[in-house]
Amino acid sequence: MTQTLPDIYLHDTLTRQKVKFEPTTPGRVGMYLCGPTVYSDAHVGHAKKEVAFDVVRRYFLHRGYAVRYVSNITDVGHLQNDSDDGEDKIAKRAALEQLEPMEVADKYFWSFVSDMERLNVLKPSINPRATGHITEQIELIEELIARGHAYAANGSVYFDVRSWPRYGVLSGRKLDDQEEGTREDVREEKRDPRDFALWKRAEAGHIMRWDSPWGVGFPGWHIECSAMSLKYLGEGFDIHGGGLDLQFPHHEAEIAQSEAAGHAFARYWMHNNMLTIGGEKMSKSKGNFTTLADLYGRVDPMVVRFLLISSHYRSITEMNDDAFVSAANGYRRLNEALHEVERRLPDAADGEDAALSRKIAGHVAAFEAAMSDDFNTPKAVAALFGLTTDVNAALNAGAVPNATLVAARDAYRQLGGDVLGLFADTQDARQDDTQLVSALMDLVLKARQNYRLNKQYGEADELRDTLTKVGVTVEDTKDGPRWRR
Ligand SMILES: Nc1ncnc2c1ncn2[C@@H]1O[C@H](COP(=O)(O)OP(=O)(O)OP(=O)(O)O)[C@@H](O)[C@H]1O
Ligand SMILES: [Zn+2]
Repeated sequence: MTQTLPDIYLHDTLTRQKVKFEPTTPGRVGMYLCGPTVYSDAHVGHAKKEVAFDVVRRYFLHRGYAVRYVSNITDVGHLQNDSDDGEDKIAKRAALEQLEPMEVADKYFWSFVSDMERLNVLKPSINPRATGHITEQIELIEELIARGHAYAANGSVYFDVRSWPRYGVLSGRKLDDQEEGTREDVREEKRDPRDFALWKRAEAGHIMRWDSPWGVGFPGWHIECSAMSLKYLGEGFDIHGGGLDLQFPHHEAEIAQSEAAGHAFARYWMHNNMLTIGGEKMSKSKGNFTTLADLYGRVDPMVVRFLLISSHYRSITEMNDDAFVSAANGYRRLNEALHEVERRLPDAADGEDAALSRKIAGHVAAFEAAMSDDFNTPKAVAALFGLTTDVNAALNAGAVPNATLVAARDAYRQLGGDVLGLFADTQDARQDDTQLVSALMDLVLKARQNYRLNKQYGEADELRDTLTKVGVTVEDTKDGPRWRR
């Protein structure tokens, strides 16, 4: 059955409206996501963002697009309180843990990778690091100075916001943002308090430092994302995303410095809302966070994922124990229905239950409509629950014919599995399954050998036929029975 799928619409933060997605290059989507500053363990707030954009990426893949997904790793330049002075977050942690800054970055990068893998988040196509792209950042800063949009002062370089009237276009901020935390000497260097650092002079003792046309220093936090997104996705790339908390100043600065340097920047902006606890944003700085590593000790990572997609990416997700309990129940319901469908499939009679197949197609269409409408995952999940109600009713009523079971299985696997990422097929799970299958097959073949030794050939053949039905072939060799799928 071919069905025409709806156009994809997304909420663009820049134009503040829902717009139809049109790729720069037909059939391809380029996405850039602001990734973590790797100085401590990932918390559930980070997971909300990662899962939100993972689902966006998966939906594009499902719709046949080739997706290049670039998510950076900030390993230098992100200063305390997101301001233009204070200690570098990585360097501060390095001193605390008595590690090299790069050791801190690597430690938390790898723990981030493993936390996200357990959440079934696909790995980025490119995971560029700020420290690996110093040259590109310096080039961009030189271009900004040449065009009169940046100036050097005392070995640091600042973006001149007054030279760029479009500054404020994303956040809509017009007011002077007096940076109260900024030290006097830094304020004096700036022509306008809103000017932000592109390059910072390294004070004595600052470990992470590079040579530049302005002396020894390190890049500001914002410039890395302009340099790396343009490098890997090109002019006027499709989608830039990140958390709502990054809209200002980080994304505002990215737009200003990229456009002022003469580049066409991201065409669509997407922002996820926050994960909260007791109504407050979960954050490292507030200390109200639960790390994923801790959470996984008591909640199945797939239930965490289910909780996160049960609210829209632009809505707030409040985390508490009740939310996990209901997420666990919901997830179990879908999982059990899928597994019952798959359990029944090998023995199902040929044929179709036309009425049920029609209902399944209706739920699939509802799912596609929801996802095409700004990636409305709660509605998409509701469509899977609708599917489950109908499928369970049919399964409870008796046998369901093969073609209809296949349609149900495909709906769960392709929509719940491939798009929402709910039925994890992670490396670990595959590994466990392989070991389990191998142990079970040893038992089955031993039982068959025993039948044969006892001349119970009927039973032995029955075992072999059952295996053939589920796609396992048994061959008797001089070294004993062998099996393959
Ligand atoms: N509570 C949250 N809910 C949703 N997204 C979040 C949350 N906290 C951080 N993020 C997102 O995760 C990404 C990485 O953020 P980053 O590593 O800068 O975290 P952070 O700002 O250092 O965290 P914190 O605010 O806890 O100190 C960003 O896109 C950010 O918007
Ligand atoms: Zn960024």
